[in-house]
Amino acid sequence: MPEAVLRLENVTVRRDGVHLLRNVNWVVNQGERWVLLGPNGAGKTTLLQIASSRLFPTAGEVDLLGERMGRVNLQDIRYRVGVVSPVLSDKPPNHERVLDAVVTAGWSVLGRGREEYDEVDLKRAADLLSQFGCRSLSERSFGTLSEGERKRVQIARALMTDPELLLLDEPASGLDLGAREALLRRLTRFAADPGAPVTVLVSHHVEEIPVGVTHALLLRRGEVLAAGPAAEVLVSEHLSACFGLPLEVTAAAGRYSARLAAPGPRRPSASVSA
Ligand SMILES: Nc1ncnc2c1ncn2[C@@H]1O[C@H](COP(=O)(O)OP(=O)(O)OP(=O)(O)O)[C@@H](O)[C@H]1O
Repeated sequence: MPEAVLRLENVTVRRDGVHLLRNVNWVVNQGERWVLLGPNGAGKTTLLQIASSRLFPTAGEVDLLGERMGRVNLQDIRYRVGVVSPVLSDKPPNHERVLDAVVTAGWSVLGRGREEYDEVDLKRAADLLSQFGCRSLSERSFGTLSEGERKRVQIARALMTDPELLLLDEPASGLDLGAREALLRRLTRFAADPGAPVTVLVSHHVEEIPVGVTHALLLRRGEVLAAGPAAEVLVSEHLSACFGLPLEVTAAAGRYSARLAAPGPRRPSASVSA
């Protein structure tokens, strides 16, 4: 049986009488690359908060990296999860040198102080920047980077501690076409690396799913609508139900696209006899 990295059993989150998540069951195993899709307000960020051990469910059980939430000190598992999210992770300061923005993750700090880093750490940070096509930016300050470059540097930072689970919250949002494709190309290579951690990527758009995603979970109004192998879940029927409109989903060479389904042929109107 594959080893579960994350297991949610009947997880419910309620706030002020509102269900943010309702009876969510989800198992993420070693070696898998997941995409989590759903419309605005579906509960994706709430689910990521649970997966990153930042939120405790109102009901249900969560096992993260082999530990039952509620029975362990969350600080002990939190550093084993890498998070890139505008909501859940902090942005490096604008004046921070890019190499420092990555290497400081080893000390869980933002903004390099007087701490000394080993050569091995500096080399790891430089290698991660290379992996995400940002090596030449090492000496720049973070605030001078384009949005696409910042996203890639933040992923390198999240990987610095060698996490066992990587959570990417809408990494391609706000990027222009070129920056999106550059990011997806890097994520595709990353997905193909057997040494890369288990990944969960959140998105609103199937066009932002990198090649190599193995599984998909669709959320709607806090409930799981479909979950399983990507090719079975990312289909017109499920995505139409998830987003509440008729969609035509196509897949080509591992990439997906969706558009509004063409209306069916009009039925001839009944002839009216006088
Ligand atoms: N404290 C709260 N009390 C009541 N409702 C809340 C609270 N926090 C979040 N919500 C609601 O829960 C729902 C799920 O929020 P969440 O941020 O998880 O959705 P999401 O899928 O990440 O949305 P988006 O794609 O817009 O970022 C939203 O409708 C939100 O308004």
